Amino acid sequence: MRDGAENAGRPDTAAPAIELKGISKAFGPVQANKDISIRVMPGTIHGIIGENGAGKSTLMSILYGFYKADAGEIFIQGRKTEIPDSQAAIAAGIGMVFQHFKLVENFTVLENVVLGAEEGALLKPSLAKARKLLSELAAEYELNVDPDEMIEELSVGHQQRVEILKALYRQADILILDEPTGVLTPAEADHLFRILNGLKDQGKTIILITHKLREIMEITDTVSVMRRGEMTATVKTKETSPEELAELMVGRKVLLRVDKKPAEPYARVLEVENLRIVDEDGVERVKGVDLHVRGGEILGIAGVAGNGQSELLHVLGGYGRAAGTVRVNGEDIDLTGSRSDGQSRRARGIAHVPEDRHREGLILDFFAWENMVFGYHNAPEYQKSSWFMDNAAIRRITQEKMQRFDVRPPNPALAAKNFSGGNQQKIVLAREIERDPDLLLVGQPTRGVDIGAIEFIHQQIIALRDRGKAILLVSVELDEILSMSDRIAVMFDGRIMGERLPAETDERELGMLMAGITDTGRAPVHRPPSGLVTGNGTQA
Ligand SMILES: Nc1ncnc2c1ncn2[C@@H]1O[C@H](COP(=O)(O)OP(=O)(O)OP(=O)(O)O)[C@@H](O)[C@H]1O
Repeated sequence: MRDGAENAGRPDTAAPAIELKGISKAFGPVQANKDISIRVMPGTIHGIIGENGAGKSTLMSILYGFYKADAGEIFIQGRKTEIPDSQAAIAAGIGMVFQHFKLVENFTVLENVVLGAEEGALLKPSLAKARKLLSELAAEYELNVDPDEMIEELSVGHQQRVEILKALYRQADILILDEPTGVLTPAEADHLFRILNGLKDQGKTIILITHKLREIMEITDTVSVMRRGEMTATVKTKETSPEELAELMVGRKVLLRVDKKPAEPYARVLEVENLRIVDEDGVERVKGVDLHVRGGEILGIAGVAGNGQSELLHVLGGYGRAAGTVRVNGEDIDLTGSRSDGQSRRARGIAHVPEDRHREGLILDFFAWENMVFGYHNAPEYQKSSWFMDNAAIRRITQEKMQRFDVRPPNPALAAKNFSGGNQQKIVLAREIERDPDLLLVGQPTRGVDIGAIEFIHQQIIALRDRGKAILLVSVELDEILSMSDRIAVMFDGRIMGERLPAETDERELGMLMAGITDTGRAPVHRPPSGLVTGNGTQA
């Protein structure tokens, strides 16, 4: 193992902020961490990368006291430290920002930051003192949030700032962030990186888990690579390249760009006319969208999260109601009646990979094989007779699909919640793509997915296109939109701002459209009209 964790300007003799020695952890037959040793120097940003299921989250969970290691030792600032629970981690100066935030939605920012801090016996100030401390921290690290705002009112990026503030309030010197940019817009991600650099300048130590090599190259000092439970390399970021890291991670060369031939589109499979969607609060989210997707092409929808793309995908996938016209293969789709549900859409040849795999893609407590039949219960290969499902066949077919999509471990009898995030995503993709649908609706297909799997998923989507199927791709990743799409539509404030061909546009132009700026000026933001059918079917 190459070890290059020294920080420029700091003596090599300084004790590592964190040192793990020989950490191992098994879950039944799965050896999630095998004899892992790593040193992270103070005042550095240390990246951890690795394929889905490589064991990154497990290692961080051990460091944060969520799991107990089967073997190994932890040293914090040179001192051997036992971390039996997260209170002990906090007391040792470790803070963690999870992928799925742990905030109380109907509490204010201030309440969330203070909540539980007293248990750590660190601080027990009055609320007024806490407010003062919070605003000092916020000002020092560019973490502006209103202390009295409710969490549920905040954007995802701001909620993440609250998580960071919570850790700093508990006097964390070491901050672990698990895929922090997966849910952020590009501007929010830039802001987060400024914050992290500021923390580093103050001498804090940061561990960043991410699948995005661009982020690793941009912000880390050192990077460790995990592979199948082992730590296989630690390198200085300036001495490596994305290609080398990809190879270290996956064990083979990875194509970091999408390889595809020009599209050969034919008849329109999906036609959308004047689609309007009003949400449960009466806010119009989609404001008269017209679009079409032909067989044999990928239409990419670009946009900053929250501009109506999610609602559009949602309604097309059979969740919620809308006004307007949607035709698939020339036949109208019911947008208001009782047949507006996911299962009837699937019967019409529409497959749907939802953006949020936890809420809509999977039932986490159910086995992988049970998840594989959702929406497809009536498929003949799953039926034993008209009364009974053939569970043995479902398990066998699930295992085959898991192997084709390289789900690790390919065990149909494991509950969905026990797969790593990227492997959960692959289960949803395997279920939907393997049906060979006429129309694939796919939201954020590679969120949380490692680069080897991204290459595979992109190839599967393109193969579907090349079999003449229509694909509507929604992604907040501009790279993905530019490299996958045959046409790009940009959504802003519930409308399509413009359409471009990927070869004739770039990130800058798309970015302007995503901000609502066209050649003719800034788009007006309209108020919702009344009398529309809402997302839950009531009148707005
Ligand atoms: N509670 C659990 N029970 C059983 N197996 C588990 C549990 N938690 C993790 N695993 C398994 O341990 C292995 C490592 O998972 P981990 O979540 O640490 O991977 P990861 O590198 O963080 O992956 P990703 O990039 O997909 O988030 C995987 O095979 C996973 O299925």
